[in-house]
Amino acid sequence: MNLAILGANGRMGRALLEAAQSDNELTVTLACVRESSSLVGQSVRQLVNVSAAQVPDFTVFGISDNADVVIDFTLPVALQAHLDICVKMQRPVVIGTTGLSDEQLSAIGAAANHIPIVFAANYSVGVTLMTKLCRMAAQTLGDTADIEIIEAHHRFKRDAPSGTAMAIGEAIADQLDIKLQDHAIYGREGDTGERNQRTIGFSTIRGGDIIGDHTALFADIGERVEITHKASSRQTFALGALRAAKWLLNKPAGLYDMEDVLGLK
Ligand SMILES: NC(=O)C1=CN([C@@H]2O[C@H](COP(=O)(O)OP(=O)(O)OC[C@H]3O[C@@H](n4cnc5c(N)ncnc54)[C@H](OP(=O)(O)O)[C@@H]3O)[C@@H](O)[C@H]2O)C=CC1
Ligand SMILES: O=C(O)C1=N[C@H](C(=O)O)C[C@H](O)C1
Repeated sequence: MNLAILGANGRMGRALLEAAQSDNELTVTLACVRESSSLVGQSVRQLVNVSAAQVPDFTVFGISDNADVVIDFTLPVALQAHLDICVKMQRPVVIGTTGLSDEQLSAIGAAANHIPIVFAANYSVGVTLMTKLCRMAAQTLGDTADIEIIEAHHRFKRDAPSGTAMAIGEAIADQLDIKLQDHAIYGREGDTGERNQRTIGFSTIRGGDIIGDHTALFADIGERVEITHKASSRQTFALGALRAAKWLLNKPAGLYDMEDVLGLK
């Protein structure tokens, strides 16, 4: 299977290039960077330690039609252009970019009428399981416990709260039959008054090289449950995205997530 990796020079792009070379079912045929990048035309080997026999030069997405599936871990600003090319070329796409606006999420939904798309804020198997566990906890404890979601990431991360924290919040809100936007509290300061039990709190930590930690706290009087996931390598996200790419090949147009990929629905 031939893969196009968008944002190939980014942290996730490099993790994907490394992960793909160990998989003999996959060949990266397009390692894409932005049009203005000084890397265009240079060998991927200059930036990433890949030993595979077939290693492409960095290129610009859309120039060559040489991929079965596209993987996009870039920034929200690049999303629409990438979707337009995937729809035009009828290419399935795995999207990992977070920090998307409601309009951008709608654009993914619209593109999924024409091509198959997997979109997940977190491609690790562990976070997919954690999200299901949080639904269970909300069902059992949600009427009386205070719910807080705490996340920590590296100093370079631009969006907050993380896409994963928001997705966990959405899953809990869905389970409680409430709208997250009406119940979310993003940070507290000063005289906040007593906590409203019907809210879901979010706390964000940024520092150093933390790959990605998430905790969902269900705190009641007399006991609390904490569900925590800690990623110790970006390879966990990269391997999940490659698994999603293989799963997506030959699927009909539609919007899928990691629970579909893992057969958990
Ligand atoms: N779903 C998941 O499991 C995971 C999701 N993520 C998300 O993936 C995204 C990328 O993360 P990370 O790799 O750490 O970020 P980086 O900043 O390291 O990489 C971002 C990449 O996007 C490229 N890019 C930015 N703007 C454009 C544009 N307009 N057109 C084309 N390419 C562009 C950058 O190119 P340049 O260098 O030229 O600016 C760079 O290669 C984030 O949204 C992050 O939250 C991260 C990890 C896991
Ligand atoms: O930017 C990151 O690094 C990560 N982003 C994703 C998110 O926003 O949830 C997933 C992971 O936690 C790493």
